[in-house]
Amino acid sequence: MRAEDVRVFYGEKEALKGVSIEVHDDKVTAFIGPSGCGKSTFLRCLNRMNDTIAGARVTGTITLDGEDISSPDMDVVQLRARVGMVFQKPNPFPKSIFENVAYGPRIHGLADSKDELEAIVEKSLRRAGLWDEVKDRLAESGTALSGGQQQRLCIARAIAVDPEVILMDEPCSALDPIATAKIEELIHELRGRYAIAIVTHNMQQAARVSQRTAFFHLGELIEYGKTKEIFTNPREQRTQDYITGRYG
Ligand SMILES: Nc1ncnc2c1ncn2[C@@H]1O[C@H](COP(=O)(O)OP(=O)(O)OP(=O)(O)O)[C@@H](O)[C@H]1O
Repeated sequence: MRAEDVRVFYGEKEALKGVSIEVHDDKVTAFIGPSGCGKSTFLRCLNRMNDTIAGARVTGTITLDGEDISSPDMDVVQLRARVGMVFQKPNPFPKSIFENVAYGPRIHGLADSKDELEAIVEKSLRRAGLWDEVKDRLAESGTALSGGQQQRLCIARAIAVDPEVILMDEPCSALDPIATAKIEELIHELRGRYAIAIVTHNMQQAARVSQRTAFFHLGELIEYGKTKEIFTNPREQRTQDYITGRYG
């Protein structure tokens, strides 16, 4: 995906000030920066989630495989399947584990038979590292799982519709260290198959899971580059100050 001069206004306030960036197909990109700098706002641009916020206005161009995602030809439901999202707080539907994963493929017509649907559900749960834990309880409610399992269920739900990109907005901030480690491991396994963009407050996490890091400050993209370089040899003083804990 590529963003060119993306600006977001909430009413009169310009929250994002002309961001241009490329999210690479085979990489994990981390968005870091102090609270309120616009990381989540930018992430939401990538699958047009800001459309759902009253008073939010987005300008600039974002393309997915060269297609303008704001074009009238772009079906937003389809876009959000191609660019899936995982939120801070796990939000499974109040339905069975099976239904949580089957719902998307069913509404998008991805399975021609019950067997095919079951195969998609199994594959998605396997990829999300959850199959072994839930295979004997697929009819139980998704909300009865632990927080970490619920988050992996949400990842399975995103995977089930065969996305190209997965957006994660602080996916571990509601989880304990063990559940967090599992999600980080999962991100490693999913890399290469999907482009992943992750917002995180946790710089160690950004360093562990990503190959590219974008540092935002006060609505601007200050620096974007290889994670190793951003953390060891940043070009900008503001990046240096942030990663050394001087603010944020
Ligand atoms: N729905 C909204 N309406 C009005 N202003 C908003 C809205 N969402 C975000 N903002 C403002 O836009 C700016 C960027 O917010 P955003 O949540 O994108 O930052 P962030 O870097 O993700 O912060 P955090 O790490 O705290 O989640 C902030 O000043 C915030 O107050």
